[in-house]
Amino acid sequence: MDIRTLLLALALGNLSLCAALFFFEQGGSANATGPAPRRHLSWGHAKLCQAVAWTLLYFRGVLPDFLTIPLANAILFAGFALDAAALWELAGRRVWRRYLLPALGAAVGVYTAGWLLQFGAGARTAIASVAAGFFFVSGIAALGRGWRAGTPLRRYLLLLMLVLTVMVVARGLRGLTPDGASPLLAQLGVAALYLMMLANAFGYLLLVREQAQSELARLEVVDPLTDVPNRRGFYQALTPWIALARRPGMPAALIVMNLDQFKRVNDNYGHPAGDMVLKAMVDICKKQLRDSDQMGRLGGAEFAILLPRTGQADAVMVAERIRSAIAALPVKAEAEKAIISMTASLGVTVIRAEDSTVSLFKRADEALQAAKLAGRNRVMEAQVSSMIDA
Ligand SMILES: Nc1nc2c(ncn2[C@@H]2O[C@H](COP(=O)(O)OP(=O)(O)OP(=O)(O)O)[C@@H](O)[C@H]2O)c(=O)[nH]1
Repeated sequence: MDIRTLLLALALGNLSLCAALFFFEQGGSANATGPAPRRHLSWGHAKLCQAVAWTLLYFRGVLPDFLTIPLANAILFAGFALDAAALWELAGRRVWRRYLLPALGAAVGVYTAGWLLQFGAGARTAIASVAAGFFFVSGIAALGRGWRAGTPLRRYLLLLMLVLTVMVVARGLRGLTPDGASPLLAQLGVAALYLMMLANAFGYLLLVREQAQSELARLEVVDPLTDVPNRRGFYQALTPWIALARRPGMPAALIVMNLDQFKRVNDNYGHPAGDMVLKAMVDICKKQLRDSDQMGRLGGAEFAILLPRTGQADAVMVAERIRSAIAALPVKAEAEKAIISMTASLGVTVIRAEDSTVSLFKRADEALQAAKLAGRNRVMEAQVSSMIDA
């Protein structure tokens, strides 16, 4: 395949990706009630820039030089920089603007200066390939974040893009040698650019899908508001401790906690303030717990805390500490200009050898209900008459 055909393939490939993204976003906004998602903006703009740039490059010799040389390359650099930006955004980091924008300015400036100073085609190709290589490496760096925890897809894309970058830069730098770039090397370089377009397009889309799947899997077990395990996630954490309770010397305790009169917070200050209070309560509780303890949100204003290797007396002490911390630390709701005082009722029990999840929670819930009936803001032990008053 000759270079002009490859240029046309690059232009049309990027254009079709733009069209696919446009229709995808249209579908998203038609189904959604809110504004259209703008998640893939950098990536979409990257494809658009590259489609325009490759089209201009394809028409070299037909259109004026200033369009097909400096302008086409400036747009191409912007496209590559935006590709890297999209990968950084996918990695959850938006810092790319701080260095990609100055790098883009520098690349465009140097290339345009080279053209104005009438550098040869070899030197200009070298500048362009080094600039492209920089932006590719920057995208690769985004893929390499957290390499150890990275998925096979991430690692594969990183290695593939690394090889392709070396090919693109090698092709550009060979243009500086006295014998110039061989036609084969030039073709390989452009073919590498074509493969880079494919790797970037399918790689990005698969990475987005991979992220969405892992987020969905996370939301099955994590409460999105407070970021602690939800009922399902908490039960999963609890199961091995119920099994271990059958072995001697492996005690574990369960606290169930319900915020008192929480409905009033929503009624008086609104749902957002209620949400803020729920998050603050989790923070307060976590400060009273060990790293090995596990807190979960069972729903509404009800929480559960698993205390591994803890007997009844110690669990009651922890519950009491949590109760008094909540009562002592009112929550500041800036937007509502309010200070919201909260209390909580807690039921405590140890996990017994014969327990199932149902029998364990039944006992803990009974203790919690007893604490509510006794006037709230207190800790009650399951089936033990002692009670610690507030
Ligand atoms: N802000 C907010 N409120 C929630 C959420 N989930 C449930 N709620 C509200 O939490 C309240 C739970 O109230 P309950 O625990 O039943 O009762 P309470 O008002 O706390 O009273 P007692 O438990 O009897 O002390 C209800 O008004 C729910 O609408 C949430 O995610 N955010």
